[in-house]
Amino acid sequence: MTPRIPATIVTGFLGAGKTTLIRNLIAQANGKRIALIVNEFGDMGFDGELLADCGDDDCKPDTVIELTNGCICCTVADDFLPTIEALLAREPAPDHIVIETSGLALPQPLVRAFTWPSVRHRVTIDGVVTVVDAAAVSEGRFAVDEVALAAQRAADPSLDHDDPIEELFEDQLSCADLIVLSKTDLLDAAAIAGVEAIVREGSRGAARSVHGTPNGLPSEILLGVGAAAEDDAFERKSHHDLEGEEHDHDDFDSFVVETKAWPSIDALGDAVRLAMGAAGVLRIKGRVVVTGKAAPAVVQAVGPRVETYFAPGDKAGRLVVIGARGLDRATVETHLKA
Ligand SMILES: Nc1nc2c(ncn2[C@@H]2O[C@H](COP(=O)(O)OP(=O)(O)OP(=O)(O)O)[C@@H](O)[C@H]2O)c(=O)[nH]1
Repeated sequence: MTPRIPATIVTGFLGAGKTTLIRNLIAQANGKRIALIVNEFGDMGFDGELLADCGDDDCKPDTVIELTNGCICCTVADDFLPTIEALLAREPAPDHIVIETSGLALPQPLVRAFTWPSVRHRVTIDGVVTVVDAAAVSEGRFAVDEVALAAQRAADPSLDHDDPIEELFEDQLSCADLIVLSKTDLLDAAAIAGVEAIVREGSRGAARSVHGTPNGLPSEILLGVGAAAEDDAFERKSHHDLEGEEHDHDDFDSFVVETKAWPSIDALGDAVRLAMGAAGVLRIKGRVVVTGKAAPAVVQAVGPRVETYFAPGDKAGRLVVIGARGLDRATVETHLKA
């Protein structure tokens, strides 16, 4: 019997550091044929471009397939299964498959897809790797503010108090075989210990955790976990499974802003900071043109952190904005089109 191809599912909330981790993994591929399946929330891919274009011919993945028809967890049967079947039909087959889920995806439905007969005998889930943004956790961005919640409940007991961000965080964490704590370089030891305690509390007993770095992790840590997660796929439950509800993404919204050339990278950074401050905005990313510069500027904004830097690439001039439903789009557009 031919050995099954290992697959790694990389999950984690918006901007946690999934693409960063995978980019560095590809750079260490050493001739190994790694096929990437990248899923984005919203219909514009950006991570796929970043991954396909390392700026170095030695670190190209074997294949990059972008799934942009919706969040992978809701399009498993229509989108993911045909994609992986087509990938398995290729000659030569990949040595390893890496799947980057959208930051708003639940990993559980994807794990279950690997029990599908056409996939199960060909592929095994080597591990679900959940990237946890330690800086965001330490700032309480995934936790409901219990005091504020109690006050809201007292004011209006009929309000729906489920916090979609907190639930997603918990579902991504509880499905993990390996947890990578990213952005610990931004925290002191006490803050890291606090995050580690939260992560321990929310993860399965069998899960291991490691600290990431801005330069990724050695492939020996990320690959070869050997979890065979499909074997207990149905025991890995999400909030929606437990509550008997359908999962949808109505709680979140995304759109693309087309931007003209910016006069300077500083002006761009200031505008993105203002846009991130608009109500409901969680993530802005993309590439834009800066007048007089040969390379486009990459924009990476997650919560309060905004990075802008020049890097090779094309398709510049668009920024993807993701946030909570009802986010203040008008304010975002005012700043990003100014
Ligand atoms: N300081 C620091 N920054 C990091 C680390 N990991 C990632 N980042 C930064 O965080 C930002 C988001 O990283 P990405 O890798 O794009 O995150 P992602 O999870 O792929 O984002 P989405 O696909 O949009 O959900 C980038 O600016 C990265 O450089 C880390 O360990 N330390």
